[in-house]
Amino acid sequence: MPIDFRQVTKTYDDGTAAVQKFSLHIPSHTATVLLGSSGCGKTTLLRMVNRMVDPTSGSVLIDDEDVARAAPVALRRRIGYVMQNAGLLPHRKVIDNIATVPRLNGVSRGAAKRRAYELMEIVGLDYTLALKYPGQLSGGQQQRVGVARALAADPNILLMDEPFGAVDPLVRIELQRELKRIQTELRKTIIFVTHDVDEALTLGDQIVVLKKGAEVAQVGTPQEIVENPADQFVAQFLGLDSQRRTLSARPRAGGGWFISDARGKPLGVVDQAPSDQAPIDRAPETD
Ligand SMILES: Nc1ncnc2c1ncn2[C@@H]1O[C@H](COP(=O)(O)OP(=O)(O)OP(=O)(O)O)[C@@H](O)[C@H]1O
Repeated sequence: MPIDFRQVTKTYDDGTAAVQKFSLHIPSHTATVLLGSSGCGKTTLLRMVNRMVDPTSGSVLIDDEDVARAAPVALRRRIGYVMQNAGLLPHRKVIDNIATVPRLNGVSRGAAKRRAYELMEIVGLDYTLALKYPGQLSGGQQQRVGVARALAADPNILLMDEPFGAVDPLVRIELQRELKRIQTELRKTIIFVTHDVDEALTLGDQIVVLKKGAEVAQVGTPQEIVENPADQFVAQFLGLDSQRRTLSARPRAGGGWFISDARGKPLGVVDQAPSDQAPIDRAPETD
């Protein structure tokens, strides 16, 4: 289901102009990442899709239908939403958290549980966690439950608001990898909010770099943005102007290679040795 923002503006009651005349087409079955600094309006944009926030002017369309005409509760039940702190119900077991929306949609208890177990498998959660409470899980496991819950009603659209922001870097990379795998299989229309450049480059089919007021600085594929940043703002935000965005690889004891960035920040593990085992450039020199 494609999503279109048309000249959308949001001014909050206190006068904050969070979003000003924002327009964007989000194609079906792809992942679009909204990338920008804190306060630039990313969450506001995301929440306008499921009517947790209504625009002051302009419209948001899903499949050419203005969401303003949809009943908010029904709309939210057919759109998956994952937030930073998973947003799980603390007094309900993992399995019941995942089954919440199907149950609200009238699916029988048995069928909802079966579906919840299927989803645990899809997101890589061990079944033994099903009867635990969210507080008994690690941050990464909680986020997996959050993703499973968002997928439970088989929505076409998945909204993800900094879903991996609160977990440690290695778990974050693992969750990103899982999400990529899930997306290859399920092909949802995803809008993913982050301020992390590497995360955006890893997950986005389309990246939207935003300035304050949700002003679009650039829209493009990861490659287009890295190779041809629209201006100094984008280059700076991506860290392309100060140094070459260099990745380095070193062999890993158990096989495979660790990849890290120029500052030594680990990015992930790959199976194949990089061709010359030397630093890999992700972008051309900009100076
Ligand atoms: N309910 C609200 N009332 C008033 N101002 C708000 C409200 N929600 C957000 N804002 C303001 O709107 C602007 C955009 O906020 P928003 O949360 O959309 O940004 P963001 O890019 O998602 O930021 P972050 O990454 O910090 O979550 C900010 O200046 C914020 O303070």
